[in-house]
Amino acid sequence: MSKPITFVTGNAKKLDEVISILGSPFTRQIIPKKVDLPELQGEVDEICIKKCEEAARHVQGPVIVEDTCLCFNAMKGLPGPYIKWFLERLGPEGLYTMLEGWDDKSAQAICTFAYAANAHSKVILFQGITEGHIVYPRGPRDFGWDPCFQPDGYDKTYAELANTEKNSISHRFKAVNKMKDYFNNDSLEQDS
Ligand SMILES: O=c1[nH]c(=O)c2ncn([C@@H]3O[C@H](COP(=O)(O)OP(=O)(O)OP(=O)(O)O)[C@@H](O)[C@H]3O)c2[nH]1
Ligand SMILES: [Mg+2]
Repeated sequence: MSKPITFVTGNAKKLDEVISILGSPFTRQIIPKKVDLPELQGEVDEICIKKCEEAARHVQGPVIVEDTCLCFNAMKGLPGPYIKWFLERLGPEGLYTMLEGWDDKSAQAICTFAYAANAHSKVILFQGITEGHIVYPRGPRDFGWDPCFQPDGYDKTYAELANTEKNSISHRFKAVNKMKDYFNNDSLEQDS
């Protein structure tokens, strides 16, 4: 039997989505652990690797962490990994207003999972990207910037879509599926 994997996150909504996207069958048991890990500044891969190494030291066993970016193309990818702080101060309306001076409202939602078998092993990344546009907020306010992100090909924001629909096209869905493939097919169980 492989060891369970601890998912270290301070974000309950992320956890809900990951659990419903993972569904079953998944080869490994996931144990959530609420820790608000320190996040370094830098490019997203680097932030995820450091966050995962910190989580692995904390847990002393197999861990996953996840980092989510919202990247405005007009701003060459900003706020990106710093979206949490922009959202906290400005809210979804403010994110929309940030792009007032640009015609280009296109954006990418990027989800990156990082997995480490233990505190000494190499961190493996799984990334999913969903393209969309920043719009004036519409829909329920229960998750972050969902009300102002409208995925391409849809006339609804993430917030207006049913959970099952968001979870079938989202950045998180794409990243979770790559991770699922790894554990179902490629993992050599070196950490078991
Ligand atoms: O509308 C949203 N739809 C999403 O699908 C989504 N995923 C994350 N977020 C928010 O974007 C920031 C990422 O920062 P983040 O990755 O560092 O997360 P976090 O600090 O909340 O948790 P964690 O780092 O402990 O896992 C945080 O404000 C999250 O609430 C989302 N908002
Ligand atoms: Mg965080």
